[in-house]
Amino acid sequence: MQKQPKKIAVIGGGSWATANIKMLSDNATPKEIYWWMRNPEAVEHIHKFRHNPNYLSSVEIKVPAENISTDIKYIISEADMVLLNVPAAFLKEALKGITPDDLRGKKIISAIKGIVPDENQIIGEFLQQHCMIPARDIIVISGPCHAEEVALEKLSYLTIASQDTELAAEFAGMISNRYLKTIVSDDIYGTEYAAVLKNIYAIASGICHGVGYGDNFQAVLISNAIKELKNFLDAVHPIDRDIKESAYLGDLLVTAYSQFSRNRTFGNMIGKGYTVTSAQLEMNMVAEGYYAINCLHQVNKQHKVAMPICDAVYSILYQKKSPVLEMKNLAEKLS
Ligand SMILES: NC(=O)C1=CN([C@@H]2O[C@H](COP(=O)(O)OP(=O)(O)OC[C@H]3O[C@@H](n4cnc5c(N)ncnc54)[C@H](OP(=O)(O)O)[C@@H]3O)[C@@H](O)[C@H]2O)C=CC1
Ligand SMILES: O=C(CO)COP(=O)(O)O
Repeated sequence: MQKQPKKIAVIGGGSWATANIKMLSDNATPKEIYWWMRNPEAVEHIHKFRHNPNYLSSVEIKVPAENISTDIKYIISEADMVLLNVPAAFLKEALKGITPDDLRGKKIISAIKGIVPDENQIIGEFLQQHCMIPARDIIVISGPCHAEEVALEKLSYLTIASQDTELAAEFAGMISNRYLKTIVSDDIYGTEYAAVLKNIYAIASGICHGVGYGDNFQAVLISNAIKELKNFLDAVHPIDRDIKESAYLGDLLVTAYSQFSRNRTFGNMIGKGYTVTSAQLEMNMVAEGYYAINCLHQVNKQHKVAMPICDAVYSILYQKKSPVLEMKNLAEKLS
């Protein structure tokens, strides 16, 4: 008997959601794609012109107009697989009105690199505890991949992680394409936490640049960041992992160095003296690391891992400490 094409719903209307729509559309496996976003004007624009007006507007949207809607319940009800792609800070708001029954039996994929505020949980934990999704039905997408380069069809790699590696491989087969390679992993916790932390380190990298440090210092900062990241992952989820793999080191490098990084851009503005609010207003996009460091600060109270770089970012963003002085103090602790 011929297999029915999978139905996949993408939840979120930003750059990465738009890139995910493109990657799924450019993959040859037959599938039906559905798309939810909160902004009705954007939906109307896509219906008429087949481009997202606000993010990656060069990308042609090939999803049928009737499958794109602001009605999240409808979009989720149509799908076998739900790909979440709203910044973690707004996930609860986006899923308001969605019950565990609405998600029952569906595979849930998170392309989010953040922690849910108040809960202080990575997305996999949140889905299990609040949405009653069994761990084996959860997939995480991560790796060094900027939406802007997907739009340009530049060769990129994503790590697809799940406890059920057959499921991860099935999803990898639905998204890989001529410019997108995939790597399957079973390290769902390590993959998620690495993605959260690299955003914080990219903010640190941007702050250092903003206050005037150069490439020499940056290299030392990022070398120390990967050690800090490894120590944290080993404390939270100790398994035998190679920290040099692209889901860990690769994602840290792209975010800390790329011109496209939201987190680095935000950090650079903070280093140059912008307030948090003015930096956020200046950017049309969301720097996840700003929300994540507050949550991580709480999470690490249990684990007590020495994290001087994260501590410096927390002090600057949440205790209004001087970026110049905090980075000077941090520099004394790096090796
Ligand atoms: N961009 C990238 O290259 C990558 C991003 N990611 C991750 O993807 C996730 C989404 O990020 P990304 O697509 O970059 O986001 P963008 O910065 O491109 O877009 C922001 C998104 O957040 C929504 N949003 C902003 N404010 C609110 C609010 N108050 N309430 C609800 N929604 C809001 C916006 O909706 P609206 O337009 O309606 O305001 C928009 O959909 C993040 O976790 C990020 O870390 C992961 C890999 C790569
Ligand atoms: O996660 C990302 C790329 O892998 C996107 O985050 P940044 O935009 O901060 O780099």
